[in-house]
Amino acid sequence: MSREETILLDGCQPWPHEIAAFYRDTDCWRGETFGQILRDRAAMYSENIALTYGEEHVSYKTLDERVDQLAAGFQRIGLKKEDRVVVQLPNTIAFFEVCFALFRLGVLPVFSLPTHRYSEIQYFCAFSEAKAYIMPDHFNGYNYFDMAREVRENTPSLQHVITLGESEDFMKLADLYIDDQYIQPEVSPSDIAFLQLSGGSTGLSKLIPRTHDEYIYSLRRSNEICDLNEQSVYLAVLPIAHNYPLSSPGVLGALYAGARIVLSSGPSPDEAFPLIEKEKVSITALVPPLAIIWLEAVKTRSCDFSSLQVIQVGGAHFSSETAKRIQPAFDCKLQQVYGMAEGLVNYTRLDDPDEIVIHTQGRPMSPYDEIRIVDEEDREVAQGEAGELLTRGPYTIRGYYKADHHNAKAFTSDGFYRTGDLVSLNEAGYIVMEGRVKDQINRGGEKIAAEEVEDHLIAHRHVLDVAIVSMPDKFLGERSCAFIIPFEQTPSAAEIKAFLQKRGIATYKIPDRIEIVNSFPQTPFGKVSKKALRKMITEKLANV
Ligand SMILES: O=C(O)c1cccc(O)c1O
Repeated sequence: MSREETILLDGCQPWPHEIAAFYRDTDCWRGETFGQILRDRAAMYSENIALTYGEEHVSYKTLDERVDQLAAGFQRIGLKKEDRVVVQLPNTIAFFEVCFALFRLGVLPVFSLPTHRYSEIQYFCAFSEAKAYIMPDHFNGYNYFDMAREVRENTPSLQHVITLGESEDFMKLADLYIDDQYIQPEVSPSDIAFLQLSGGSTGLSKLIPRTHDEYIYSLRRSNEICDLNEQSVYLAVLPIAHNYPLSSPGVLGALYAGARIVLSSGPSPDEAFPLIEKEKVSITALVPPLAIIWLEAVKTRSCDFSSLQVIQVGGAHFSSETAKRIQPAFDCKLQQVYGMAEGLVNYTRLDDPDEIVIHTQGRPMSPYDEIRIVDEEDREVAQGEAGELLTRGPYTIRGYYKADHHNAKAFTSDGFYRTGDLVSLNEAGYIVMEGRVKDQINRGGEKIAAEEVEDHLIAHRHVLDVAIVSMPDKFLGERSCAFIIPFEQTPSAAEIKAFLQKRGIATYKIPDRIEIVNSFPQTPFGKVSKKALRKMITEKLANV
């Protein structure tokens, strides 16, 4: 038996000892922690601005101090090392204060997105046995209070519900900043720093444990590749709890570099374009549908984009037709980013020729990333052929949190993660996205696990059976289509959508289209053929 690293948190797959030693020897893992990094940056960059949100500017030094105040408050209410806290915050300064205060206490944020609703939040709280849940009061027209009350009632582990806003029912985040000493526990670089969410394919999102050591390595490498440094200004328009704007290099990469982060509460050109001009933004990250919106908007706006050096596009397949338009429209570089919250991130390089940047999804960021492209029997395919991407490396997890059964399928016996993505490699070793083998819909970067939504729909009394597949869409790349075999009565699309809304699932997961059928096409093994269903809907759409 190989010796293993001691990781304290139950339910996490430890790194094999020899492999951890190798990543340390190769200087991938440098023994840093998030709590300490902010301390160091505050010493180095002191009065430099770390965060800008509207008219508010927070220096590195102030951020560091506010984090300590909040850590003291969190400790006072009883949060301690290895506790879990579900954090559902939009792009705000509080997001950073909360995360770093938790990091300093060794408490693990569980990152959820502002669009998540009761079904997701209650599950994250229950599954992680969270002690606290931190949420906005309202955001994008949604009031979180009713949901939070229901979550609190149904989740025995939850001791505190904390809100950004004003409320009599809940603890106010603002009251937790206290000028007090607190006892800083020993937080080790090999400890789990937080739990990130998977896009998922079977059932509800899996939780992804990431250690300080490996995540910080991914930030450092990302910064080198994206040329992020203390002069950079990173504009965050996507929800920053998502792995891509969080870490590729994202807001955490920006803090690591001593750069400035400009927060936009939304991604629309109306909000983002004036910020680019005013704050002299040098780099930002988009998903493909947003890139299309920005390309349209830029035609009619006269904004000064001269500070902009790089636009990253990732999260879903980016068509080369659209990719071509970025550089001429914004007079800056395009960088394609193909990554996953489980680890591996691929980038096109800033000095790559147009041909590569427009037609590929980049190559692994680390020389220590290992990739294999395999057929259904796990045999490596010939160069240039499509197969499933398997990967392991210095920042790719070895297992999901508390998921032994699923882990046995999602990882090979020698520790490769099965990405579920179908890719090929070009001669230069760059990845080209070809499709997907996992049962997931990628709706403009928002990943939907078909099974999760099917499980909700099957609960409808007029649904006998259901299968959800992707259908092509010019704007989002893919949308979701639910094929339903009705029971007794045929439910209308509006009824189905209202039903799902009421069950409290995130709106992006609600099927865009409902197709009523008498039976499903089957594979030779008698399973539902989703391939045939995708073909059916694709052809139907093409004929309209
Ligand atoms: O999850 C993703 O889609 C993703 C995309 C780009 C970069 C990342 O880090 C990601 O996690």
